Amino acid sequence: MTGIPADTAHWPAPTASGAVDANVTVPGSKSVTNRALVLAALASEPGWLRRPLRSRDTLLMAEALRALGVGIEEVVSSSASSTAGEAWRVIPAGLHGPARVDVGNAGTVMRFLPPVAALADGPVTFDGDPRSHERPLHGVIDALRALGARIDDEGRGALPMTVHGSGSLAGGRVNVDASSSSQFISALLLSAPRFNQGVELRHTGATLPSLPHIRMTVDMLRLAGAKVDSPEGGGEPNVWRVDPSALLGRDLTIEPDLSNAAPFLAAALVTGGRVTVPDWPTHTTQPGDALREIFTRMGGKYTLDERGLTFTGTGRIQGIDADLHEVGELTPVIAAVAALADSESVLRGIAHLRLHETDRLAALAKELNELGGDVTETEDGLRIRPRTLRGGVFHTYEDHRLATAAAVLGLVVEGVLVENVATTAKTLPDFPQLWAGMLSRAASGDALAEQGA
Ligand SMILES: O=C(O)C1=C[C@@H](OP(=O)(O)O)[C@@H](O)[C@H](O)C1
Ligand SMILES: C=C(OP(=O)(O)O)C(=O)O
Repeated sequence: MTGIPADTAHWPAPTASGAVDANVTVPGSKSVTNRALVLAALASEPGWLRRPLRSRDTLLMAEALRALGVGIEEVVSSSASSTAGEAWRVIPAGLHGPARVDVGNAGTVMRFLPPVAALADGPVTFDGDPRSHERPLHGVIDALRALGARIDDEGRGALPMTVHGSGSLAGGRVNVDASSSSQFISALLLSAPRFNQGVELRHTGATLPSLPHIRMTVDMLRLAGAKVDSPEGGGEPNVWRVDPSALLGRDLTIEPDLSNAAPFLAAALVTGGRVTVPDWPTHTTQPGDALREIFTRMGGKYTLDERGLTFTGTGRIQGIDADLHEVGELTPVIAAVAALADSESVLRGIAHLRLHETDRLAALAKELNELGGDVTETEDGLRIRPRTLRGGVFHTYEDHRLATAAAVLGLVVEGVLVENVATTAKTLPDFPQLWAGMLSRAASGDALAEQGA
């Protein structure tokens, strides 16, 4: 025996028998779905989410809102062959405590819901996976207290905690240091139309990660009828203002999750193949849209047309020096591609990833090095020197993006065993099936066959 565990907890990542050539329908965006759920729950009339992501993070969000009294109904298409008709109808109602919220390890749930809970008329307790106790929440807790909320966190500044909702929140001016997570800002802005005075929020930290996600929050608030001033609209730097107002119930079709498209596009790059992701939006605030440019710099090319985004590998993978501060969640898959490149890569601006689902910088360095890689952590990122890699167990630390990154390596490295591939269900249920479907097209030569539709 090789010492490689043979249990089912280790998923043998399939190798590609040739260049992949597939059409991959990627499920809906986690970030858009969870914002849409919160905004619909706070609206003054019912709304629809079409093609929502149904994954651990979004089901936790829906369950938590239901616990607060919001109606969320599943509407499934009568056509068994299509998932396109699946929708959630959200029926807002008075927000009630007592209630319990399980946040799992979802940053969006643990940060976006405490402001909603402050509007409820009773206590709402928050708890989640052990890692949720370690992820930063102080920005939300301190700001809510400053805006008038009563929160009992026994001085932790983190979960578990109870928000003692009193039915309304004063709102007003508040300072927040969101250098550890942009979600502090998104959280406060999303509920702010329902605060008595709205909010004037000033970010006081030296850096601010994941700006596209804050733009997504502002765009979606405006779409729901809120009046928002943001720095990018010519407003004061680092200041966002939201007026108090009613929110509209919208009928929203959720975009595919472009960050979850990353492993599939990477498959085209590392196998010198071709992958099309249908319904790629022409205008979007999703950070995953940056993959077009990043993977082009790494050696591929793309077309964006009515079929979607088609990414083609050229057989060459180049290293990259990239600041990923705005698009941090793309890091694990980019690091995997970089480990297979023909030159060194430096990934910068991502120190805050140490506080994500796991310490992503430490985990990527350790796991890539255990397969024979040469990766060092820098103060704010990773330096990756490509080496010939070998198979072995790739530990995933309950981090969905570590698992999908490992699958990319497995395409070209024999014997990669992905620990707990089921952790991909956080945002991408059925990942192993989608991956196998993409590869079966490569094996059968069934070019661009439609998958999952
Ligand atoms: O608001 C959002 O939907 C997200 C914001 C980002 O968080 P951070 O700013 O904490 O990195 C991102 O990494 C996360 O996956 C999703
Ligand atoms: C950081 C991530 O998630 P979360 O919403 O839990 O912060 C992620 O999905 O990469």
